[in-house]
Amino acid sequence: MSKLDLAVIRTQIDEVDTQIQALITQRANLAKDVAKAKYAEESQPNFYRPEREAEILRQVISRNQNSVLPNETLTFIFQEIMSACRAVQKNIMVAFLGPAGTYSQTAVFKHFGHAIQTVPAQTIEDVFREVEVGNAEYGVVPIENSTEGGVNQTLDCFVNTSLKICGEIDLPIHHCLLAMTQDRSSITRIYAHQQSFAQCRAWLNANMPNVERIAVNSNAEAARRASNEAGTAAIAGETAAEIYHLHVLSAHIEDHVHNTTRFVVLGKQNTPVTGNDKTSLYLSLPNKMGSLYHLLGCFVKNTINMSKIESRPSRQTAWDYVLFVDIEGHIQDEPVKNAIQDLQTQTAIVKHLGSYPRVLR
Ligand SMILES: C=C(O[C@@H]1C=C(C(=O)O)C=C[C@H]1O)C(=O)O
Repeated sequence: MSKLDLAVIRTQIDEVDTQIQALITQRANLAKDVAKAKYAEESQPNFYRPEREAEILRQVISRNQNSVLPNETLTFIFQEIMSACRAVQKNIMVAFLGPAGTYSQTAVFKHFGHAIQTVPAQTIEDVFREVEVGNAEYGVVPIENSTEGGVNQTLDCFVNTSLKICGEIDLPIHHCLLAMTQDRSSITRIYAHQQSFAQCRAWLNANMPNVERIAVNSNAEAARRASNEAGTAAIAGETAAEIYHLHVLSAHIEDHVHNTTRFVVLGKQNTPVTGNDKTSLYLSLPNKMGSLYHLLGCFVKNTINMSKIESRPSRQTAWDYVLFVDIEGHIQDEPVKNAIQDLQTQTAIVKHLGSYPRVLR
């Protein structure tokens, strides 16, 4: 390519940038108008509308035919544009399991973009609490991992909360072994969240068999400790390595290549139907013959697909269980409504944890 061509192309890029900038500004002004329209409808409107954001992202993907950019790239760009436009309406606060550098924080930015205020919490319980008391409008918590299954701390918090799930986030998780030293043989202790230890169990048994493993509240907390104590390492992500100035001794130490964590967004609002939704339920299972069979029958009868079922001790009586179930559809869809009515005749407790747009996979 000649010098002249390069200059011409750069001039064209400048022209395109001018248009993009004008359009983004126009979009932000429209978002301001949306805010006025929302105030005209109600005195305390919700500025974050997951159903609308999901619709916009689905449109972005359906328009993305024969483009040089992958869906994930365009989704990321539009998520940031929406984030900036949302912030013109209101700077929303989102709680997550901190400190800075956790996978939860990465999930928050993936879903809400960067034009938000983050509220780091010390434990998953604290994330629920921050949203319940109003220190944050939304919270993001891990709910299940593709290698390790349900995140019990989160599931147990759903029993007593009035918060609703209003969105879900999928995040591929790649763990690293981080330390101040570059000499792996000098490590005598490893800090990590218990979920991360479980996701790297085979690698640790093979590569660091006699090293003490200490579970801490979060991966970023593990990284923080490893940056203060000689002879220690942490399991965390690359973001934590940057924040805490640690060396990556080994990367991709998770036992399964497709290791993914699913997070949910907690809030106080009910999310309207998008036509491609998921519903999460909490059910008690009476200890009698055939109760699980009849419970599942309520979904089969109404042709509802179940995407997840998880059982946890009820914590009321020994050997008494509760179930966490995810089904396809929205609570306002007729088949889901009917299934819930049927369930109410079978089980003592049917708690609706939320209906929300399904994440694009
Ligand atoms: C503009 C709105 O407010 C927020 C911002 C959105 C956007 O930038 O497109 C979409 C949904 C809301 O989270 C809206 O409700 O339409």
